[in-house]
Amino acid sequence: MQNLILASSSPRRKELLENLRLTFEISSSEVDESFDLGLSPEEVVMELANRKAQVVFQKNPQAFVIGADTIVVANGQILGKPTNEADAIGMLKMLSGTKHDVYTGVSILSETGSTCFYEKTEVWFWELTDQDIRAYVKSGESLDKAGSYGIQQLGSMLVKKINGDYFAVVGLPVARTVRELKKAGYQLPY
Ligand SMILES: Cc1cn([C@H]2C[C@H](O)[C@@H](COP(=O)(O)OP(=O)(O)OP(=O)(O)O)O2)c(=O)[nH]c1=O
Repeated sequence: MQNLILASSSPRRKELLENLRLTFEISSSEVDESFDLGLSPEEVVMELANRKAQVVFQKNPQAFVIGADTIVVANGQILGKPTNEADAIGMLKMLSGTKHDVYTGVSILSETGSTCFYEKTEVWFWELTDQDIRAYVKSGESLDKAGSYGIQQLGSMLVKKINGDYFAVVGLPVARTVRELKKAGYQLPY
């Protein structure tokens, strides 16, 4: 019996993987999410995804382990999760009325094959007033999300259009993940 583990504490990633009707466990451990400033955004998300997956794979070497990481890049600046409400307001001001890129890296580790990839999605925001931004941050949605917004809930009101995989913005590019799992030797139930 193949064992699949999602190495994540993100409720969004859990929900996205559940949509695929796969049987899996959740296991997450604290990992150091600091990174070398010389790395490109794609290198950062793949490195962090891999770090998250490695911690769980070391304890479960027979399993297929998925780790993921999401960041936002605006004006060449990498935005992770905000440290507080003021930080969130600053990030949303930066994203207002303009385009940014969301990078999600995924690492799949297993005995039969390991792989790491990323998806880049372009996201355009409407012009936001200070009042829009303050109200959004007050909703509480910002604090645990890269770039201080979640496209899937109230944050959907901020978004004008996207180019790329919507699910990668939410935290896991599901279609590509399932294809890569299959390539790594995981037997899908369908
Ligand atoms: C841009 C964006 C990010 N996010 C979330 C996805 C990720 O959960 C989070 C980015 O932080 P991550 O460090 O990628 O993930 P995490 O700390 O939530 O979970 P873990 O490391 O245990 O897997 O931001 C959204 O939910 N919606 C969005 O539109």
